[in-house]
Amino acid sequence: MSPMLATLPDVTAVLHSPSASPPSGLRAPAAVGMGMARTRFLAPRAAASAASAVSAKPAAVAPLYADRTVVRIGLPSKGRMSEQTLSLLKSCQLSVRHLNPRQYTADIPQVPNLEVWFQRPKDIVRKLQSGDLDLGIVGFDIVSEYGQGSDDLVVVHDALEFGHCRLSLAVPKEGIFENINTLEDLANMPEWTQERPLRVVTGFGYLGEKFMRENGFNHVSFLAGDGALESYPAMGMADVIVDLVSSGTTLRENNLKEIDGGVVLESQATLVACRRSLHKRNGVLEITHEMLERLEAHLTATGEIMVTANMRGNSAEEVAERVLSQTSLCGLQGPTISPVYRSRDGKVAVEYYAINVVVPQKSLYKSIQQLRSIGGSGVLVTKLTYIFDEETPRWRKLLLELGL
Ligand SMILES: Nc1ncnc2c1ncn2[C@@H]1O[C@H](COP(=O)(O)OP(=O)(O)OP(=O)(O)O)[C@@H](O)[C@H]1O
Ligand SMILES: O=P(O)(O)OC[C@H]1O[C@H](OP(=O)(O)OP(=O)(O)O)[C@H](O)[C@@H]1O
Ligand SMILES: [Mg+2]
Repeated sequence: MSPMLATLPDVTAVLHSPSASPPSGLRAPAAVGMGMARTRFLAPRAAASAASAVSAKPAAVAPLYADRTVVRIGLPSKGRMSEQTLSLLKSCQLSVRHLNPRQYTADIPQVPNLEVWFQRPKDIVRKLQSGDLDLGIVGFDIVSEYGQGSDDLVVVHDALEFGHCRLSLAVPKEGIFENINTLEDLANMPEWTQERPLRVVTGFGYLGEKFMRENGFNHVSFLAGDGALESYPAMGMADVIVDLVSSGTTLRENNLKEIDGGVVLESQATLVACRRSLHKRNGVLEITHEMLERLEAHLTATGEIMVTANMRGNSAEEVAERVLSQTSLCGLQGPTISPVYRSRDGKVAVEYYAINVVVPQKSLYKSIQQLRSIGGSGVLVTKLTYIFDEETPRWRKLLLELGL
């Protein structure tokens, strides 16, 4: 695809654009330097909205926003996020039943009133804003770029633990950039003038422009590109790039480097909702709660394991004292200790106690060493599938954000 030239000879001009208005509701802790512009809700769509147009079972007359009774979630139809999204949902016992890969709709049998729509990530964001989708799973980079800080979008879960990457500014390693190692160095280069601005190629026009503007770049022009951006500087089509980086391999292989202060945004997959749907559409809040609980329970459990061991002792309290003296054995709320009953000379006796303790996976070996050091034996380690807390903090935060 040929790139489109989005000329911005003088970045200060953008300061007056409507997209530079004050902060609003879209918040996620991972955002670095993200501005919050407000985009008003579009009026409810009439009959042939884009989503209805691709329906597997087209209605004679598509329903208005208020008439739709089924809840809709948008999932990425392509790209690396698509498979990982389905696999995360499957791990939460929310398997998506997708009968035909060319069909844009599917369902999740465990949640009867929920319709799945496969869409391009940027369209998920747009349709959440218009109210044609109620929920969506999409990278925070896409939410930020296409949502532009819209108050109509609510990030329900900001860390689904996949699709980790950062939107970052990168410059060539050599030539005039050899000694450029910080954003300040780049901004202070004498080369950039009104006539010869710094040329930035990016697929993230909104975030890219905003970042340059907020970091004091006066002479910048933007080129919109959506693939193989790392080749632009070597081809002489751009000076620097603003693109997604994960391992850094693509940058390295194309002789580019990141610079200090050049990270525009940290991103990973998020669960996003349409604010109006959360307030107004029957069932959306309940489905959001269920999805949030399942996601939290699964994601929390992923980092933890259950360790079980036997220990000789005179009483549960005495064993508990020994266990609690070890820093890695405190568990979620403390260890569970139960007597192990044995029959001895025709009598029931307790010599051993079983200890159950949940520990972070990363401190597994340390926990085993500590258990052994206080007399633990027969250690069993079990993977945990779900940890349901009393109530997830993210749910409380969501209710607060919605004023409920
Ligand atoms: N290298 C990466 N590593 C991890 N996550 C990434 C990487 N690149 C992109 N992502 C995340 O995955 C999302 C989808 O990116 P991906 O490149 O798979 O799809 P796409 O760009 O829509 O597809 P295509 O590149 O085929 O056009 C991005 O919006 C971002 O959140
Ligand atoms: O830091 P790395 O691990 O090397 O990943 C970064 C690359 O991944 C993405 O490209 P993608 O593979 O999606 O190809 P695309 O440019 O065609 O979208 C991104 O646009 C970078 O080019
Ligand atoms: Mg890509």
